[in-house]
Amino acid sequence: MTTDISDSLLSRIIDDLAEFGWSLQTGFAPQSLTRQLAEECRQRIAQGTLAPAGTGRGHAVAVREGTRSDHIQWLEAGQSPACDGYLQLLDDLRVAINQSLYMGLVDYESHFAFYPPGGFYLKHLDRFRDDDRRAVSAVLYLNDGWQAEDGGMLRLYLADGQVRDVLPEAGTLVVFLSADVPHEVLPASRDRLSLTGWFRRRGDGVL
Ligand SMILES: O=C(O)CCC(=O)C(=O)O
Ligand SMILES: [Fe+2]
Repeated sequence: MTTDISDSLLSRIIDDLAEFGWSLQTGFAPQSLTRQLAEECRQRIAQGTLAPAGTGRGHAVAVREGTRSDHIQWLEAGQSPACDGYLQLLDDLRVAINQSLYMGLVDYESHFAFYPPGGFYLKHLDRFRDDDRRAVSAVLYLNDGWQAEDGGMLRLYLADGQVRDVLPEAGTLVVFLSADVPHEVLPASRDRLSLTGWFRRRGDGVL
């Protein structure tokens, strides 16, 4: 399925990134797309294809239960129309960021994430010590009707000292500079589904 992002939405994200290092857009993705993505995520959970997430990369990946408790599955192009629609949207955003901010983003890697009730991810940065290719983090939430009392907020620790909480409501996209914004996922009282990903720069070959 194809969805277009308007030029004004792209400009808002790019201006926010340049000025504040992050951007929050409710209604970034249409309900028709987030519902299909949520359905697909639930099917994958039922099939048992989501696995406990590791932290670190390459040889350093380790499942550390004390750090995060989400289950993930990496996306590949060609798996479903909904996933391809999402990857296309994010690729349009990648191209627009490159055109305006000259960040040299070469690709986007992304996974489904499922946090069962009580799930969390302690405060962290998305850039690994041994791999600095991740430049911009992007999370699209898939949860209809999320209320503040459901918990599960993404808490961002911004460069100016402000702390901002983001509700993981379906269609909301949050984007931030991976190296600059520590963040954490607070425990929720209901299932929390999302697609989390990273725009990457070309690496120096070190993994
Ligand atoms: O789901 C979120 O709100 C953020 C997830 C996250 O920080 C991560 O996967 O690195
Ligand atoms: Fe993160």
